[in-house]
Amino acid sequence: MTATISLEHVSKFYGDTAAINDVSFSLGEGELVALVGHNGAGKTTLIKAILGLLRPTDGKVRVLGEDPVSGNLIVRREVGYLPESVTFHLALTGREVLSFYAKLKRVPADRWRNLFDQVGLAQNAADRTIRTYSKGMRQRLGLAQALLGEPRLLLLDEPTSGLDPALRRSFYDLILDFQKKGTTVLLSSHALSELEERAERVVIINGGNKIADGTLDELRQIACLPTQIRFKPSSESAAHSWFDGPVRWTERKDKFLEASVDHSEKIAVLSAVTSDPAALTSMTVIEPTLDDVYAHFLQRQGRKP
Ligand SMILES: Nc1ncnc2c1ncn2[C@@H]1O[C@H](COP(=O)(O)OP(=O)(O)OP(=O)(O)O)[C@@H](O)[C@H]1O
Repeated sequence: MTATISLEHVSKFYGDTAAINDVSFSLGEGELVALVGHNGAGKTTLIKAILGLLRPTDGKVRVLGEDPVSGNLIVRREVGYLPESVTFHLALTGREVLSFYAKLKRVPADRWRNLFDQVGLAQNAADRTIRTYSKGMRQRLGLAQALLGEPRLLLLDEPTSGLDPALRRSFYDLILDFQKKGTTVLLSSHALSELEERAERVVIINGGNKIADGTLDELRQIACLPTQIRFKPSSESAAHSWFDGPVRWTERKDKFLEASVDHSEKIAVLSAVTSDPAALTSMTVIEPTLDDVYAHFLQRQGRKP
């Protein structure tokens, strides 16, 4: 099956500066992948190469099997793009904006009505000018524009920056609905905690290079970051017996015992701790977060997280 996006050894140089350097990855139908990297890492350049807005210096980009710069431009109608800091003409109404983009994409102009509902914009906002829209409304309109024509590929550059937590949640709910219907989503963001539960896969770039690519669990294993296990024994005598074993337990406040356990030992330690449920009153398992994993890969590259 043709990958929705395929990049093979793609580089883009500006003079001597490599904005992206020998990057390869592909995304299949219905995948939701997070593109993560510091400011200037090369995320926007990658997205522009996928959109066909710039021609790579080297390498091959394919979107739905076509070269986005010189291939069959019909595939552009299958792609939705929400740029970072989306802006629209302030004197236009929401309806005019969506009708304009609908024409560009050759989508029936009346589709805007459904989209207003889908992105949670009140119908009466359709005839108000963008000037009167809040930041959240503008962002929702941006998403509606990206969703015109039910795209097979959605490219979202920092889509939730500046939105409050409730808006962020509804934004992701909508994106996940499209993903379930088979839309491939590539989402660039600095908000790692909100990507953690939503992205199936994470691609980390640094200084234009791809430095990691995998599910969060795969990246945790590659990084060999320990899991924190914390539990409270039900009695003093139960607590003492743990200090004689192979795991280095440390006593924390409120009589909790805590240890950092390697991925390979985690299941065995958890089985031992839970073998007698009456011997514990409480237990917590803390896996490394995407923040921890990201910091690890950056450090490996010699960059401060
Ligand atoms: N048109 C350009 N001319 C020269 N250098 C550029 C150009 N576009 C990008 N760069 C450089 O390429 C590198 C990658 O930039 P890019 O905008 O892709 O990063 P980014 O990861 O999207 O950053 P941010 O998170 O700040 O948006 C940076 O060093 C940037 O200065």
